[in-house]
This record gives sequence, C-alpha cells and structure tokens, in this order.
Amino acid sequence: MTAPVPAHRPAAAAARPLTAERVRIERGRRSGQTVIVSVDSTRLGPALGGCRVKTYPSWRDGLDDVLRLSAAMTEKAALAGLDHGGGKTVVALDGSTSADWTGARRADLLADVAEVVEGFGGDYIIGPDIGTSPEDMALLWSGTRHVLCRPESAGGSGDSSIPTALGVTSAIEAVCAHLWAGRDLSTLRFSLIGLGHVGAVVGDWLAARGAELTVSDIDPRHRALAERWRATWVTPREALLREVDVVVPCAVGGILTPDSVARLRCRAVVGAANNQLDHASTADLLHERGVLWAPDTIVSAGGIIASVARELHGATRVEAERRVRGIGDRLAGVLADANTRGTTPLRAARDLVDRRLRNSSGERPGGPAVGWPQAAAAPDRP
Ligand SMILES: NC(=O)c1ccc[n+]([C@@H]2O[C@H](COP(=O)([O-])OP(=O)(O)OC[C@H]3O[C@@H](n4cnc5c(N)ncnc54)[C@H](O)[C@@H]3O)[C@@H](O)[C@H]2O)c1
Repeated sequence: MTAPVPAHRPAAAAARPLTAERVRIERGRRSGQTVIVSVDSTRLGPALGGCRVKTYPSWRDGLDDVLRLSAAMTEKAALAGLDHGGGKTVVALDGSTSADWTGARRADLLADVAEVVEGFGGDYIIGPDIGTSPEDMALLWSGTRHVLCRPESAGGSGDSSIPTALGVTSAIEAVCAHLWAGRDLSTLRFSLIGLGHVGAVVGDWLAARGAELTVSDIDPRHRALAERWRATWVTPREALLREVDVVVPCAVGGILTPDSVARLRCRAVVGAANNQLDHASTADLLHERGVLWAPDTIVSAGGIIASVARELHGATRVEAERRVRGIGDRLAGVLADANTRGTTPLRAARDLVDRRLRNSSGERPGGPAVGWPQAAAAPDRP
C-alpha cells in the first residue's frame, strides 16, 4: 500500500536558530593550531559531538562549521531519545591536513584538544569525526575522561560504523513498511551510493535479503563488492537519479539540491550520509515530488546511541543493538506524524526536537550565546 502525500506546511521555517550555549576558541599552546569547541545545548544533558580536524580558509570558517554541526548534534541526540545535548569540536588547521599530524605532533595536537574539552567540566563529551579515529580518542583519554569511542582494546566501544549501519537498516525497514506495508524487500529496487564502512554493511544486508541492487562509489576498488552482490555498478550521479524504489546515500552530504530533486526517479531516500539536503527548503521540494526523505539526523544516529549505551550506561552489546534498532520505531513515528499533519518528515522531526527541549526542566547556563553576527565580527586570529 502506498501512503498518500498530503498538502503540507513548509519545513524551512522550522530550523532552530544558530546559537550556542558556550563556545571556546583557543590557540593550542603545544600545536599552535586553533581549537574551537561549541556546546550548542545541555538542556537534555551533557553535549555529545565529534572532533573534526581539517583545513579551513580561515578559523572563522571553522567557527561557522562548528556552530552548524553542534546545532545538528542537538537535533540528532534529541531525536535519538538520548538525554544529551549537542556539541562539536573543530580543529582548524593552518594549511596542513589531519594526515600531516603524526607521532608526537599528533599527540600534542590532541593534548591541546583535551585541555579545551576538560575545561567544560563534563558538559561536553567528545568522539571521532572527519579527520579523527578511535585511536585518537585513546590519545585524548590521557588528557580528559570525557571521551567516547576509544578502541575496544582500550576500553571503549570502538568503530561506530557497525551500529550506524544497523540503524540505517532499521530505518530502511521502517520506510518500506510505511510505503509498502507487507512487501518483501526482495521485491524492491535499491540504489546504494558509497560503499565505505557503513555502505558496505548496508549493501551486504540488502543483498542477503534478495533486493535488486544498483551501487556506486568513486573508489573503483569497491567494484568487487558490486560483483559479490550481483549488483549493477553505475556512476554516483546515475545511482542518485536511477529509477528505483529507494535511494540509500552512504557517501557525502549535499546531494539533494533543487536540481537533483527535480530529476529523482525514486519513491524514498534513506541513508547514513550526513547533511543530505543543501538547504532545509529542499525537504519541501522532495515532499512536493512525492519522495519520502528520511531525516539523516534520525537515520545515522546508531553510532552515538551504541556508544552512549555501552560506555556511559554500561549496557551489553546486545542491549546497545536493541536500542539502535529503536531508530526504526522513532522514524516510523515521525513519518506517521508528518503524514497525519500534512507536513514533511523534517518538520515533524524538528517539532519533536522542540517539544523535547521545551519540556525538559534543564536550565541553560547564563552568558552570551555566540552566533553568526559575533563570528562575522571576530578578529582575524583567535
Ligand atoms: N561511520 C559512522 O559511524 C557514521 C555515523 C554517522 C554518519 N555517517 C555518515 O555516513 C557516511 C558514510 O560514512 P562511512 O563511515 O561509511 O564513510 P567512509 O569514508 O568509510 O565511506 C564513504 C564512501 O563513500 C565514497 N565516496 C566519497 N565521495 C563519494 C561520492 N561523491 N560519490 C560516491 N561515493 C563517494 C568513498 O570512496 C567511500 O567508499 C558519511 O556521510 C558519514 O558522515 C557515518
């Protein structure tokens, strides 16, 4: 059965304002690099968010990024049902790349990060992101205990991509049940973009269920996976615009734009890639075209749900997996709510975040919020 696509209110207006509770910008005394930590919200509990290490044209671009990413983490944690807020760290490198920072230099860089994290007194808990790994989390551990996702051999929950993939498969099941209740996955066509840590696991799962698969990756080494799954290998653009039932983006963000949405030939988009929409208003275009888009903030939360369960709540792996599977139920709830109210899943998800934040008894600490105007007016060097 196909769910109806009712008239809707625009989603763009639903975005939360881009302000943060606390932001610290430090010049690392060992590395000389700029470390920026944004704690967007602790209303539901200590803020969670990864550490991104990369080059920015200027540290102020890093500040813009960290504010945007920490706000997205507040949404992600709230939608995951966690009693946590959102935060993020950006290390804005001076022209070098993360891979240039090895050995003792990397230890110095991460010691600088740990010092800033420690200054939040437990209100912010760091984890890996682009440019950092579980091994880096083990290095951070010597400077602060407010760290998730160290390797399992070092006492952490390790690589988050397996639970992230489990969350994606639960979300795919929820979307398929919403659109085609009772239909077996083997009767549906999927186009999977990105066959890395998450995509390879999702592809294995789809292939094992007999789904018809089209796949793509910019790295030709992943073609072997296509052969193993008897999948059709196409370019990333072809995979996005392929006539299928579900597109599953597990590569990069920003792929859903007014241009690409106008050309989509699928009924649903559900995948792990962060920030799939170029702008919130693109959710309205998807809705107008009758394409169900599952918000990536819900779909890709398996990693944080599992690491919080195992490292902060002492849960077993089995219990952590049970909680990750809850992504399917939460997504189903958001899709049903959007349908009933005639709005987009993005709007329904953001309303849910607002309700959780409003109903929480948490008090925002005092002090000025740092947002775009201050960032734009900031000096050249921190
Ligand atoms: N790993 C996690 O726990 C996690 C958690 C939340 C969100 N995500 C998001 O999910 C996505 C996948 O994560 P991952 O850990 O598998 O990353 P990954 O780096 O292991 O894999 C990404 C894959 O995408 C391919 N790729 C890159 N650009 C591409 C393009 N333009 N078109 C097609 N393929 C392209 C790469 O070659 C690589 O094989 C990312 O957007 C990531 O931010 C991952």
